[in-house]
Amino acid sequence: KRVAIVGCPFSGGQPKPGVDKGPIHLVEAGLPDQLRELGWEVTFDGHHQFEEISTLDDPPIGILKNPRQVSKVCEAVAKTVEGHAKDGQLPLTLGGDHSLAMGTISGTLSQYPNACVVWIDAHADINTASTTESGNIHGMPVSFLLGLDATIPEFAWVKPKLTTDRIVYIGLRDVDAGEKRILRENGIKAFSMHEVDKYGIGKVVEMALDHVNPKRDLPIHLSFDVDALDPTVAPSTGTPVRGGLTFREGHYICEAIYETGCLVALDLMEVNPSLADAEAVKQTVAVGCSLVRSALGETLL
Ligand SMILES: N[C@](CCCC[B-](O)(O)O)(CCN1CCC(O)CC1)C(=O)O
Ligand SMILES: [Mn+2]
Ligand SMILES: [Mn+2]
Ligand SMILES: [Mn+2]
Repeated sequence: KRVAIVGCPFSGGQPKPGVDKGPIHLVEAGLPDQLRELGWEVTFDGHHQFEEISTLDDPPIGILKNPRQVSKVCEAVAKTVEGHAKDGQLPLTLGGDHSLAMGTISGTLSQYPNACVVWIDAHADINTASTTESGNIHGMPVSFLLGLDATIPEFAWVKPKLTTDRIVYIGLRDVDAGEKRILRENGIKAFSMHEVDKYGIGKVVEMALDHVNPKRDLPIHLSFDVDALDPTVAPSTGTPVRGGLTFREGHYICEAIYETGCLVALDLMEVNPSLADAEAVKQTVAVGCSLVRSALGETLL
């Protein structure tokens, strides 16, 4: 079992400084050794350096902020993730904001064209250039992956290799009006916190997998935004929304996905160690490390 840690100190998809420091905090909390203890052979060739990209002149396109930076960073991440996957390693991407998933999932789909995506988030991250209200591209990666928005030439490299029947959401509770319409019109399956309350997390995960991976024979890319968790569980993140997943619900999802034996790629996104007091930051980082361990085979018994 080989895992390649891809540290992505990137914050261009959203306005709050600090989320680029997420990877270093997760690594310095000991994540690589924690995974070695689980029996993984871990490669971590340092955090991605994006300097040369962050210097380019990058005026907004419409209201989209840092579009060229986000695009170039994601393109680089896609190549890195694809390379690790080709090499038989499970890419573990540590964010950094969730716009990076445009890169990670593109990379996974290059190697596993039949992969499905399980997206854990308070948000749908599916705004297009015409529906986004913020212009923050971390609220848009899914629309680019599905090819819903071909109006931005800078993102033409994102081949729409993901289809609407191959993504499922768990944890939604802050979906913009435009996104609700997109989800409905495209028949995209989403289990909001309402369904989690109604059916319980066990049934929700089963239904989610039955939808995107009925025979449990497709590779799974798990993209986990820590803001899917309740802010009392993961406080130090850029867009917290109350009424989220409990510590256990978050871990159950990771444990159940690991149990399928289908996991081929994992993202742990949106840990921003500069948005809370030291204790709350430590808690958020520790929860992030714990979720990763659960997704990579740590069990309670
Ligand atoms: N949908 C949001 C949040 C995206 C969060 C991205 B993440 O990766 O963290 O999941 C929210 C926009 N919303 C507009 C109305 C305002 O009142 C509140 C924010 C957006 O900015 O598009
Ligand atoms: Mn997100
Ligand atoms: Mn989110
Ligand atoms: Mn977030």
